Amino acid sequence: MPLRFGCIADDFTGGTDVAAAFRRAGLRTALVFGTPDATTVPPTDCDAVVVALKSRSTPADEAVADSLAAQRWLRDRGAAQLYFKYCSTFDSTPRGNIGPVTDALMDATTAPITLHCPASPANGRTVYQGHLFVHDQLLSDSPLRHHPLNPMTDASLVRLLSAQTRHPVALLDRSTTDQGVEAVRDAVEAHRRAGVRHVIADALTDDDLAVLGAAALELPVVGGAAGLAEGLGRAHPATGPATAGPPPPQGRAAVLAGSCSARTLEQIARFHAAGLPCFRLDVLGAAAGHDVIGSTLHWYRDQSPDLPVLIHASVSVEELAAVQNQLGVDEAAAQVEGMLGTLASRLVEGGVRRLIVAGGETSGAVTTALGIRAVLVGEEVDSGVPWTHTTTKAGDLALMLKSGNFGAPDLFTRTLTGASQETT
Ligand SMILES: Nc1ncnc2c1ncn2[C@@H]1O[C@H](COP(=O)(O)OP(=O)(O)O)[C@@H](O)[C@H]1O
Ligand SMILES: O=C(O)[C@@H](O)C(=O)COP(=O)(O)O
Repeated sequence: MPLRFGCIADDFTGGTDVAAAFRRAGLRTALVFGTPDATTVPPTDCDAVVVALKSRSTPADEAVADSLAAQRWLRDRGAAQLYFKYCSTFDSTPRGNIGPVTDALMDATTAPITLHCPASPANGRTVYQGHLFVHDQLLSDSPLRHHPLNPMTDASLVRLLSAQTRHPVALLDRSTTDQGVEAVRDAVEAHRRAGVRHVIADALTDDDLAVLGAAALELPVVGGAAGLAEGLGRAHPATGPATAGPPPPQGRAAVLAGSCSARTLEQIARFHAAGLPCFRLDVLGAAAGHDVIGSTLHWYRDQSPDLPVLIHASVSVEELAAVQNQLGVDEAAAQVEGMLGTLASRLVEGGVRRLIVAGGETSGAVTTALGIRAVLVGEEVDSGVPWTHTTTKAGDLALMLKSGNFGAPDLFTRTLTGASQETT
């Protein structure tokens, strides 16, 4: 059966988020991690295949090369349309990577024009007059202005994208979307005739995204977050039941967190407040050559196997800045990601069978360290946060890759102790 959607996600948690969106739209969806090659087993009988890369914060030429390799692999599997999934908060620097990757995918598919919309209303991301909001704040006023790798200090998507492409960028505002699918198609066509290559669309609701998705179904390349992917998916008739996940495997449970996002810090605080065992990694100590892995594993062995544990590098904005000032951003990230990757391997070898990873870059590091290449996308626990299922050398593993800002504050405690959902 031909593949309807080939999707390239620029980080691993973005991959799980968009895979959950396609699944919600009723599409059978598989998720592959890392640049696929001839040895990557092509999933069969899927409507959508998501290739999750670690290309959000890499140099633009690397991001382009990896994305083109994924595009060729998806094309060879018959993908009728490409979706480039980037962050709902448009995480990128002026030097990269959303513009260059989209341009390269458009060149490769000879697409004359594309539509972008990073809105994800389920997670409070909306676009109005081309400005990105995070709940009730402009992106540039939100906690994303302190992001450790991609601090977002401008909310104008036209301005942000124009800095990343030499091609014209234009806005399709909500008054057009309000007029329906035909009006959006006509507006995109008018922009194409005027020489525009990138159209940024407003969207406040899932209904707006359904209109945009239906209007964009014939464009070779479309870009945005999980919301527009769901809109596209809903515009395409499903061919079979969405994949159900197997029951969770028995074994210990752990959370590994490298995200310093506000929501992850809240989730960690809830876990701690519930009296569950938490261990904070000493990043400066590790950089100074101390055996932080050894002391963490020593602590872990003293914990009750019946309780989930949480190990985190995550720190407040102020502490993060202090570590980054001392080590540099890249060295600090390398220390954190190296430690969490090694710990993931040791924990899974030691019997952990349910593992939550918090943070996009962190998820990339952990998944790579565990040698996981593909997963089945299962039940969605909170919006954009599904369980995925895979098998490692050590046995079956239920893996949840959580974007830094996703999930309810009680996600870790509720998911791993079976506590009922809090009403907020
Ligand atoms: N204590 C720390 N000191 C320095 N850098 C850190 C620390 N904790 C986490 N980081 C880095 O912050 C970044 C968080 O990014 P990521 O995992 O993508 O989270 P998010 O999904 O919240 O953006 C990672 O590169 C991680 O290595
Ligand atoms: O679109 C989104 O917001 C997420 O899918 C995502 O990509 C978030 O990135 P991280 O917070 O770095 O995980």
